Amino acid sequence: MAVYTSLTTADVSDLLSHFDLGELVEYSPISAGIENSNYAVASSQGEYVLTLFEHHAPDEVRNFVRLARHLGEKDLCVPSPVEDASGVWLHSLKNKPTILCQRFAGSHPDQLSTAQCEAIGRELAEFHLASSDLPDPRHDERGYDWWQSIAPELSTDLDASDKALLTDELAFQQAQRAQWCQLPHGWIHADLFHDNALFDGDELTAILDLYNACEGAWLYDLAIVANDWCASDDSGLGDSGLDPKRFEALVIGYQSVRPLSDFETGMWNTVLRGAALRFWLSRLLATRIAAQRGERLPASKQPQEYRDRLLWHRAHLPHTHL
Ligand SMILES: Nc1ncnc2c1ncn2[C@@H]1O[C@H](COP(=O)(O)OP(=O)(O)OP(=O)(O)O)[C@@H](O)[C@H]1O
Ligand SMILES: N[C@@H](CCO)C(=O)O
Repeated sequence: MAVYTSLTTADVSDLLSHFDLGELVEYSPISAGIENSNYAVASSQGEYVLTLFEHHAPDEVRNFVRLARHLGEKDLCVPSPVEDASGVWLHSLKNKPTILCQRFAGSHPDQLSTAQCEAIGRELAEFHLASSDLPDPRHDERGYDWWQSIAPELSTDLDASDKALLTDELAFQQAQRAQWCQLPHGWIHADLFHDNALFDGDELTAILDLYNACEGAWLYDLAIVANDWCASDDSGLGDSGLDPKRFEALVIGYQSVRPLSDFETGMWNTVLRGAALRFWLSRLLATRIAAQRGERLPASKQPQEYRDRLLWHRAHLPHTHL
């Protein structure tokens, strides 16, 4: 949907000239993604993705790359920047931090299968364990404190029933907070939607977009994945809940690497609700920002989907049998 910063052939060629990657063959904007500007870049020696960070300062980018390198060393398929001929990977275009990463094969899954859900569950658990020895995870800027602080501002865009829902859910999450903080935690991806993964058939080829990675409860990360990958509304039936088969496959995949404790399974409903609340709020904010620019979020990123999923979780008992 968005490439916010336009680059010319001269901009891309200039950047490429620092690298030992041959000549620029072609480049094209990647429309997927709503946070950064991405370009597919082909050189005479390979295919790359140029990412220009729209909102992150160079130090934040260094922090993401620290995580990506750490995970890459443990054989996870995550994009890590290529170094130029002088060993520099962090560049700047149009005064914005810019990196060039290897382009992974594969495509975003369309009709999600149980096998893909199981694969992403396994990989997420690998992500949690592999990052557990990397110190100083970044603070979650879209975490509990943000929910509480942004809600009054965003609620002016809501009708009375949604306002009441938001107030009630925030009070519920506040009451659950002490328990939530007891959950096993560490680095989390925090945005592992299916448009941030690449597959070749049922084989996972990459996890992308580590640019929200931060400290959080591991179960919360799994809940973020569940709310997107297991959403039943892609059947077109208008149901905003979770598909039990895909949910089961996701949890089986995750538990094959890191079994959940009884305490965690007891927290499922709270955490699924929190994960739905988080993206309801962030999509409300994104809707407001898009409106200020005279734009509209794509149908797949509308806040109502996450409001409805929150309502569904509030009406359904947790999946404690898993
Ligand atoms: N290393 C890569 N290999 C292959 N494709 C990539 C790579 N990096 C990015 N892409 C493509 O670019 C798209 C946008 O990238 P990314 O998700 O990082 O952008 P974003 O603006 O941060 O997105 P979001 O809105 O999800 O936060 C991806 O969905 C993917 O199609
Ligand atoms: N994955 C997010 C957008 C990027 O953070 C969403 O679908 O709302």
